[in-house]
Amino acid sequence: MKKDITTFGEIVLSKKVLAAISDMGFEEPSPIQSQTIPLVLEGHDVIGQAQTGTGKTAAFGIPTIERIIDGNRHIQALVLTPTRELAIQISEEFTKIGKYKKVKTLPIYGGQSIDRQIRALKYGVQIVIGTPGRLLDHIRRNTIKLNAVKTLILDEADEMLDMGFVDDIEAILEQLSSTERQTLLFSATMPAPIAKLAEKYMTNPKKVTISRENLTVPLIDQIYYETREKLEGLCRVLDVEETGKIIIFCRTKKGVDDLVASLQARGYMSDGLHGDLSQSQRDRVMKKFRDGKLEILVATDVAARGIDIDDITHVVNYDIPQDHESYVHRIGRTGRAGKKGVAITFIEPREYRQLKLIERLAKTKLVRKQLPSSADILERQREIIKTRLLKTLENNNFADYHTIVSDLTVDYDLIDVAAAALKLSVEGFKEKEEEPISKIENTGGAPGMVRLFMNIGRSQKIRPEDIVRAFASEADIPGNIIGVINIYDRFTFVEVPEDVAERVLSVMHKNTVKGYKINVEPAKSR
Ligand SMILES: Nc1ncnc2c1ncn2[C@@H]1O[C@H](COP(=O)(O)OP(=O)(O)OP(=O)(O)O)[C@@H](O)[C@H]1O
Ligand SMILES: [Mg+2]
Repeated sequence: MKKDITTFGEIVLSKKVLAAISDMGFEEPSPIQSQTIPLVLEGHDVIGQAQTGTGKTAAFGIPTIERIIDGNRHIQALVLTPTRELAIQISEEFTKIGKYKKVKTLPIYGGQSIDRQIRALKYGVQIVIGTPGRLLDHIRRNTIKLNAVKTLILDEADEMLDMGFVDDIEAILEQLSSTERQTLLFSATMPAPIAKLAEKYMTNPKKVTISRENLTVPLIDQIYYETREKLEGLCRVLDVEETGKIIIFCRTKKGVDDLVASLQARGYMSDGLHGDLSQSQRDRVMKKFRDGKLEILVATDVAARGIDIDDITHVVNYDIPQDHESYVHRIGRTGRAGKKGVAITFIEPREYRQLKLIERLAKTKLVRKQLPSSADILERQREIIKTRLLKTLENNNFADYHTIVSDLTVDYDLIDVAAAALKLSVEGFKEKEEEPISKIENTGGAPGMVRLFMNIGRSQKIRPEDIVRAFASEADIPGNIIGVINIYDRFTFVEVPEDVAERVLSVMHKNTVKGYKINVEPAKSR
């Protein structure tokens, strides 16, 4: 029997690749890595199944990069992925692994300038990571040569071989030499019919399955709430949970847009990701989310597979996933590389049976919880204030304010002074004119549009059409170019084209439009 591999050093890898792995902070191989890397190095076809976030990318990336021949500028390996974001991410990870070997990798995906890709291809690349559609485009234009490809990898193999992609994959396969080709399939889920189909394209594949017990990661707490008021429920949960980055999944693109608008209107900084956005919008949203400048990403299943972002503490299924595979991949955006995570699923009463089916097929268990009460939310807010206050006390750099406090304690009780100071810092000083910053970039809305937020007093009954008309006439622009207007309980926004945003903003800053009193305010940031 083979001895278990516990270090990367035990695998026959070049110094350059080992050094790159060590730079990436990988100390020891994960189980899927120690079991599949040697097989791939030996040239076998491999079907690798391991839970989400357990390092499948490097499991196929390390040996593939090791096998690239230096100095040979032909495409030697091809990775196919279901989404653009995943192609970019894998390309970045490959670049890191191939850093010292100076392996040339190129992501190829729709929505990016094809000319730029053609130039890069001409220059010579060794590994291409692409989505099937754009790759086929290059094949048809004869701008890509795949005859030197030795290794083909289907990441998210079950998704790639599912109905939607199978014809494209076959068309791409025709370009590759079938006798010399090594084929690798990886995914966290591998339904039996797909595994069967996969074997059609493979030669004596070795199957490696890590943990047959559960498809989901044990480090993820799985919870569900049953409610008819999902939006209200979601906001309550967001208010009490201690969260880092959050991904919320919706079923449809429109569902994503609507939820982003509702969340923004309630002051939660969120943005959307789905297939109808332009590539630059998709890139911008992903970058903001990766960099920690966006707290909540609302997405369709386009973000369900493979996406690896640090510190996603919570995944929320705002709409129940369509099948158990989607459930497994969605919640797998948290609880990665040994970290903990929370997965929250909202269901309406009629969806209970579907939830039970998902539980059974994913071999997992979701714990039912009651939605937080108003008292819970208040309690949580108090905790947050207390923690912040404690931090300020520990930092001990508030001596400048001592004289104010001692002056005030001549006439007032010290506890009252402290409580008033807290109220001031939490709620702000109400009599003061609030700084109007109402220009909020919004990538969740229509392309090229900007959302301008305002605050309309609750008592005023205004019809959205009237506001649009009033703005248009005051700003002297045609009414039909002011896009959507949404009125939520207090926050309202108009969506206007970028180039007239300033003009509309200046009208808003006058604070009255045709007799309506309007305060322009920033959307509350949490
Ligand atoms: N050996 C290792 N040691 C430490 N961290 C690792 C190791 N291998 C991979 N990682 C990190 O673990 C994270 C998850 O890896 P990866 O994205 O490859 O998971 P995956 O199995 O492909 O998940 P998914 O099924 O969601 O696509 C990444 O941030 C990666 O850098
Ligand atoms: Mg992956």
